[in-house]
Amino acid sequence: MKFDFDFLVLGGGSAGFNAARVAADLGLKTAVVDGARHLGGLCILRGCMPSKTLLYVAEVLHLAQKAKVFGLRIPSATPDMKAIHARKKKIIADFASYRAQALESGQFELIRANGSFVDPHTIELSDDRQLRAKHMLIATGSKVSVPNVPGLADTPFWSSDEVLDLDFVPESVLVLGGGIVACELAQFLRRIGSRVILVQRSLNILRDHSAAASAVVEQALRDDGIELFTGTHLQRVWSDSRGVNVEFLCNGKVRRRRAAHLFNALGRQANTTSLNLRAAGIRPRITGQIPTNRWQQTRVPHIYAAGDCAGPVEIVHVAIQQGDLAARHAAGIRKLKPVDYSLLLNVVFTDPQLATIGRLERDLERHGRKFLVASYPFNDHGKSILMEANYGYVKVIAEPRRGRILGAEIVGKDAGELIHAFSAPLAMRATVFDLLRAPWYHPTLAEIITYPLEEIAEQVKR
Ligand SMILES: Cc1cc2nc3c(=O)[nH]c(=O)nc-3n(C[C@H](O)[C@H](O)[C@H](O)COP(=O)(O)OP(=O)(O)OC[C@H]3O[C@@H](n4cnc5c(N)ncnc54)[C@H](O)[C@@H]3O)c2cc1C
Ligand SMILES: NC(=O)c1ccc[n+]([C@@H]2O[C@H](COP(=O)([O-])OP(=O)(O)OC[C@H]3O[C@@H](n4cnc5c(N)ncnc54)[C@H](O)[C@@H]3O)[C@@H](O)[C@H]2O)c1
Repeated sequence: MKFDFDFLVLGGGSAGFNAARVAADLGLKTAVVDGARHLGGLCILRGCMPSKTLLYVAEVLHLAQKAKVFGLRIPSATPDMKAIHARKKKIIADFASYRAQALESGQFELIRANGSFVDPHTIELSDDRQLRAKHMLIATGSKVSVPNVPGLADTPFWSSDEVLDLDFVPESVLVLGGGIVACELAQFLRRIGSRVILVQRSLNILRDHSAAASAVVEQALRDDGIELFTGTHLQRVWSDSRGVNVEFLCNGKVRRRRAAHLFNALGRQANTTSLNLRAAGIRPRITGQIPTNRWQQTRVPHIYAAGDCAGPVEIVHVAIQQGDLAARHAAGIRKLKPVDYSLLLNVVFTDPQLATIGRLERDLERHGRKFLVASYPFNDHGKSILMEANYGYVKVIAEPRRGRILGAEIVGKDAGELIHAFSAPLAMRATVFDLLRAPWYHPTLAEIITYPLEEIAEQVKR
């Protein structure tokens, strides 16, 4: 059979770009097919990078507004949304142009079109050409989902795309959902000066995290002035001349709230519906995600899937690892390690941040595994006290016999940075004793980690 390419990648985002780069390096004749008007993928254009640019601005603004606590006089710290927007656009344009250059560098062929399957080895492009490839990778990402909430589909709403592109301060915003996107951007909106109401279905915001950790973030959002409802059932959404309205059940009562704008943060879904997967012999899950084995192969072994369209998580470094793995496997390399989800690292960029790594209490209890746990609060730690960063705690979880570290949960200032103190130790299967032998500088936020480590070390010795 004659092929145009050894490895054809559908989608040039985080997963697809990295897979193509690795495949080309390994000598495969590679192409990336991407139909987007702007190259760069979700992370650069409408995900991680713009959101973290704006969240950092909101944090600086928040610190300036509470300057009095530090004995500073900053009479008025207010956002200049036109300037904030222009700065964000410039930063993102630079990142996107760098990525576009890499995609266009000639290391592999870049085809600016959308693709869908004709058969398991053939892709039809939106310009009507057909391409045949020996191996394929599906890396088409995700899209905003519009769940079946009565009225939602007929009511004008913003998704994260629009919130990340605001050049004015909205008077008020109703946020539907309490996941990562909802919490991060609700806090951004509140801190730039919007009145914000957040309506969450489950009893805790950030439902994938422990109740204790999400309670800390919830308190911080309430302290910022967000009106936050949990344990709700959304009944309907509608718009009228005065704005958008939501009706929901909360504690057995029907409640209504109105705001100028509606922000649908009810999740994302795999972007696979237009790919004609059936022609390739692939059956997606009901969520649209494509099932794969540990080498990212779909049930059709020469077709791989990676990133948001495959799951099980929607996190950039995992998308990159999956793409890398698929490319190596397609190149015939067999001494490979699958992605190790027991090391999963997760960061929520609210303030305080919430970061976790490895196996946590809920998961270990579910599997009947014994473990030791110890935690220490930031409001009793010198460096955080002098920084007025009193929310949250550090928690360490270890195996009881030797004290091998299984996981950690940090809620607090810069938790997303601090959690990396556990990345290498977890990957290297270190014990609490190994970590206690390492130097910890004083006074730093990071040295707080030594307190739960010491407590676990004592428990192991006993
Ligand atoms: C607001 C927000 C903030 C986020 N923040 C973070 C964060 O801080 N940290 C983190 O780890 N993750 C974050 N994420 C998640 C992260 O952005 C995604 O997990 C990641 O970008 C997914 O990469 P991907 O390669 O799977 O998909 P994408 O980057 O979406 O790439 C898919 C590509 O496929 C192309 N495509 C689609 N259909 C076709 C087709 N039929 N033919 C050809 N090409 C096609 C698209 O044009 C696109 O370029 C965030 C997400 C959002 C929405
Ligand atoms: N910091 C980060 O790493 C980061 C930041 C943003 C997004 N992301 C990734 O993007 C993905 C998408 O995030 P997200 O926040 O959009 O989705 P999500 O799935 O995390 O949250 C969706 C929220 O909507 C609620 N919901 C869904 N359907 C509902 C319904 N019918 N009625 C009421 N509530 C409903 C859920 O309970 C949940 O609170 C995440 O998986 C995350 O990994 C990561």
